[in-house]
Amino acid sequence: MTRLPEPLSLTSAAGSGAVLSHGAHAVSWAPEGRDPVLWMSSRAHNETGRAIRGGVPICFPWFGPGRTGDMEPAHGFARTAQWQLVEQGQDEHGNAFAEFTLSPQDVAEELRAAFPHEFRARLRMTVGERLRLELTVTNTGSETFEMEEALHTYLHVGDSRRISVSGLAGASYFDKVAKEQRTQVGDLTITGETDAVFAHRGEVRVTDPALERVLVVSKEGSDSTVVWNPWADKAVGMSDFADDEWKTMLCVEAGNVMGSPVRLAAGEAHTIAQVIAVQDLPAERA
Ligand SMILES: O=P(O)(O)OC[C@H]1O[C@@H](O)[C@H](O)[C@@H](O)[C@@H]1O
Repeated sequence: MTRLPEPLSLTSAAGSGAVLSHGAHAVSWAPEGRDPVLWMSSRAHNETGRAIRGGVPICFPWFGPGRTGDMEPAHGFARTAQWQLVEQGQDEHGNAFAEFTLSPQDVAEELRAAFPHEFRARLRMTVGERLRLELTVTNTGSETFEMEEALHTYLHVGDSRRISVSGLAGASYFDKVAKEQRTQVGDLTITGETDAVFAHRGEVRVTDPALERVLVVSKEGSDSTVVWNPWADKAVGMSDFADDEWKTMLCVEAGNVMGSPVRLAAGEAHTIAQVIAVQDLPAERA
């Protein structure tokens, strides 16, 4: 394993960020004059072949251990593969962007065996006042396949114990901690280990009184929203996570996972996107 090169900087007048070809992994983003929005572990690995704890890992073509429950590596091979940078520049709105692609040839043969399909994945990161991440997967083979995918976004929050997450009320979710199906009542707060896969299509708002801001997370082409915070005990057990860093992060992931995989016939393409914006905390919540 070798150390990863410096990420590619994406700078626009309204915001800036950075992305690695390793995993087409967004490692930072903030609108101009704002605190960082993406969280990065102080102990994140920085080597080829290893997943990075923070930013936005791309989970593909399976999520977690996959739908069979035994697939490796966790969250698929895309996040540890070397993607190809195909384009970078400024769009018509003055935002900076970079685009990467991944094909089976970019993936080590032993990892690819679990997903023996022809595909082309394209990740476009657009940076400005908002962050937009767009993943398009095309079935370039001759047979239909099913895949899972997620934009596994780590958000930086002031204190995870004080945030509230709105937009999920009434959604059915699989609680991966309790291992049971539940329905969300009201806003979500973090009071212990949280690992939940919601059947959910809309927007999520993370209200953060400590940083006096609201993170608005919207998405397209996604039937699952995953919310994850490991809390104290699990954080201690992870070598790439400092013991108390669970207090400053929350994952809000846009995906198509578990009971909602994407089925692609030969020649078909599917796009999932996540967009993040920052707003000031409304005065009554401060
Ligand atoms: O440690 P990893 O493989 O990056 O995964 C982190 C977490 O990612 C979340 O998306 C999963 O729902 C959790 O179950 C998992 O623990």
